[in-house]
Amino acid sequence: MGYSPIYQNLHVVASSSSSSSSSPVKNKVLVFCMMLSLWVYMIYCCVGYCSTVPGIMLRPSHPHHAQVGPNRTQTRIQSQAHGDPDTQADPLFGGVSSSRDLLNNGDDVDSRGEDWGETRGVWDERVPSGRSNGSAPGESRRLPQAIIIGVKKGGTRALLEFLRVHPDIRAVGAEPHFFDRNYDKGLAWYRDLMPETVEGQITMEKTPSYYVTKDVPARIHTMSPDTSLIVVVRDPVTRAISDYTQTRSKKPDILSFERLLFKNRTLGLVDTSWSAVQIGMYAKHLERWLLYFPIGRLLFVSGERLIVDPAGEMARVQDFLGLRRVVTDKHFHFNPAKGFPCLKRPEGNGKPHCLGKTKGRTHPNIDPQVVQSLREFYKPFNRRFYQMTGQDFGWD
Ligand SMILES: Nc1ncnc2c1ncn2[C@@H]1O[C@H](COP(=O)(O)OS(=O)(=O)O)[C@@H](OP(=O)(O)O)[C@H]1O
Repeated sequence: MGYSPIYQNLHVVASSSSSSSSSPVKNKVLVFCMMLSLWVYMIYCCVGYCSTVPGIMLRPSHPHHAQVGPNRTQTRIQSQAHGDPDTQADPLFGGVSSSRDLLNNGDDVDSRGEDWGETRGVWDERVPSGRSNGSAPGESRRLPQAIIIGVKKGGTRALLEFLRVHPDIRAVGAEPHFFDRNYDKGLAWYRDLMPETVEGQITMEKTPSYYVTKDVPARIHTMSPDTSLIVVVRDPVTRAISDYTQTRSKKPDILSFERLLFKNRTLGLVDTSWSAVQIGMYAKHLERWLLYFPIGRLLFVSGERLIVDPAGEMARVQDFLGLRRVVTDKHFHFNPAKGFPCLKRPEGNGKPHCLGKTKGRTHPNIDPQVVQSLREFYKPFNRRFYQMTGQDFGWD
């Protein structure tokens, strides 16, 4: 049984009252003791110790890790000695400044797992995710062995929901933002957010801002260098417009895309401090990850292919995670009205389930010349990204 100060104090009070006569002074002492006990207990609860605190599991050992992904043998750790990649001179990135606004501003509706409630249980009605009062035998909460680290507006929610169909995956719905915003809460806090799993299942989460946040690669590496990292990437131009569309849906008064995009429109000078632009400089962010993880620890999923060939991309993801290919063509139904694949219900009952209205917003019309300038801006970054990943995403 866990330690309970109220139990201890009541025990003391009870034994003292039974062994003594009831003088007014003793009665006052008794009342004082009881009040004190109540206060101690309330403070105890306020700091979160009313329930048992789980121990920290720093290095989850999982059979999954014995087989996942290529290049598993060596983990290249190049520590801070290499310096901060953001501040190093780079001919391509030219000393990119810090982000003007959106990188970590928490404005993404998806942080709260908006679509989670709608999608949960579509195929997955076996094990409840999230907190539960009791654990079934063999179930426990584990730190994630695989994380979808980005990118914002890449298609991360769709990927997570597709993965949740797999019986060997359990994922937390909302974005925990542990490694960027909640790191001081500690790994025990993080682990407690995770759904319960049995041996052999993979625990996952997605927080798209991880990919672009400076301290995150080192922090995930400290948790486990064997973490499998998945990045959903999308044409950086459409991604930027999607990002802008999301912001505008919440702040309709913001400046136009064009006004935010250029430092100097006449010179065609793009403002790289605007996060909507900065996030799409994928190669720059990847360099930081490669200081801590070998390229084989990362899987790059095409956001475009996830829409036109979800089963194909899912096959790659399942292979990367060392899973059986359970999620296949038969799980998807393309909804022409939405323009997206949706998940069929188990046993074909009812309408296929599509993500909510925060996905697939109508993008504003942007002057084609402006779009072209942005496309030109991204070209060298894209080329470098294709080289680094060995994949041509066909954005140019
Ligand atoms: N199957 C399916 N259903 C709906 N939407 C889909 C799907 N697959 C990919 N997408 C694209 O996902 C884009 C949103 O990306 P994210 O989920 O990563 O956004 S967020 O960063 O979590 O807010 C979202 O971007 P927008 O179309 O710009 O809204 C979609 O294009």
